[in-house]
Amino acid sequence: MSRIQLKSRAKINLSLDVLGKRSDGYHEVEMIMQQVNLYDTITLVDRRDRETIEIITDCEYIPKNNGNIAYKAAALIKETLNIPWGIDIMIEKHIPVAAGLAGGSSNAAAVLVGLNKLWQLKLTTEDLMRLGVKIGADVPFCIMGNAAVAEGIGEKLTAVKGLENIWMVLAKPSISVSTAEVYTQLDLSKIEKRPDTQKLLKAMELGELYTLSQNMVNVLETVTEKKYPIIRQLKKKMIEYHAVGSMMSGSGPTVFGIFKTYEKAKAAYRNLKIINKQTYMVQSYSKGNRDE
Ligand SMILES: C[C@@](CO)(OP(=O)(O)O)[C@H](O)COP(=O)(O)OP(=O)(O)OC[C@H]1O[C@@H](n2ccc(N)nc2=O)[C@H](O)[C@@H]1O
Ligand SMILES: Nc1ncnc2c1ncn2[C@@H]1O[C@H](COP(=O)(O)OP(=O)(O)O)[C@@H](O)[C@H]1O
Repeated sequence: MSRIQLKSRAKINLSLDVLGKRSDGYHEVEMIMQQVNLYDTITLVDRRDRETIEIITDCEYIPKNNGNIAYKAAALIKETLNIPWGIDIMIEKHIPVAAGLAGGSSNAAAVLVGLNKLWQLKLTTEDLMRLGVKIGADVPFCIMGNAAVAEGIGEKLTAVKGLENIWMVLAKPSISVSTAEVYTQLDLSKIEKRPDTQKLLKAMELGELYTLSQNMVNVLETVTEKKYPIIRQLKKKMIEYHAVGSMMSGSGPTVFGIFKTYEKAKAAYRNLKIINKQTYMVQSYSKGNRDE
């Protein structure tokens, strides 16, 4: 095998709670993560004629050097296992960048999973997840896929029954948000509303979309929404267009809406696309292997 192609899926946070700050600057979280079928395509080409890692992409918003998180993933594998071979990493970007959708983390996860196969390294999923967290807090979830409760800094994962093929609309306003800044600006003493994770999980388990949608809470909204009123406006629009619930994903700024039917999602998508260019209609993804 000289090349492999993988789907690198985005995630949304159905809930996000921050429990405390650690001495290394990271925050303890409790969040429900769900993959969606908006994905980048990652193609890895084995290059044994040289040692270097090359990033090939037509996306102007991501680095093409060692600043690219996909590059970091390949470098970590090469360094950890002392591998002399080179690799071409082609990234076809569809997930908006710096959006709260873990596009970068998902690319890194795909590279770890892909290189394990391409170079027949025989690392277990747990091995890959342990490597992944060294690159980013969301990378282990992107390796595991589907839906999970994430604790610790996001790396302690428990698989849960995810939402299957639920229609959603994602709207990314044309602003970029720094995850580090959002966490830094969060005042833990001022959080008024926190998610009830158990209640949300029960709703997911029973397929009670209304209960789930009405009880979603993301404590990082307090920071990002205050700075960018467009987030509140997009949430309001989602509800006006008949979403059963709407919330910001991760550190933002992407807002997602959950819909009961394809038709309702489609109508909302059409209307939102007029006022917000980066609008996507997606389905939740909760089955199968990440590279199928
Ligand atoms: C907020 C979330 C929710 O899923 O997602 P995004 O909005 O980035 O998609 C994650 O917690 C983001 O995970 P990820 O984007 O992988 O974070 P990293 O690259 O490891 O960290 C970027 C910065 O965010 C802060 N950070 C991140 C995770 C965490 N649990 N506590 C933190 O304080 C740290 O300041 C860190 O330097
Ligand atoms: N392969 C990559 N895909 C996306 N962003 C990347 C990548 N490599 C590096 N980055 C940088 O990482 C930052 C966060 O990107 P991203 O992972 O899309 O955001 P988020 O964590 O909010 O979902 C951006 O500033 C981007 O330039």
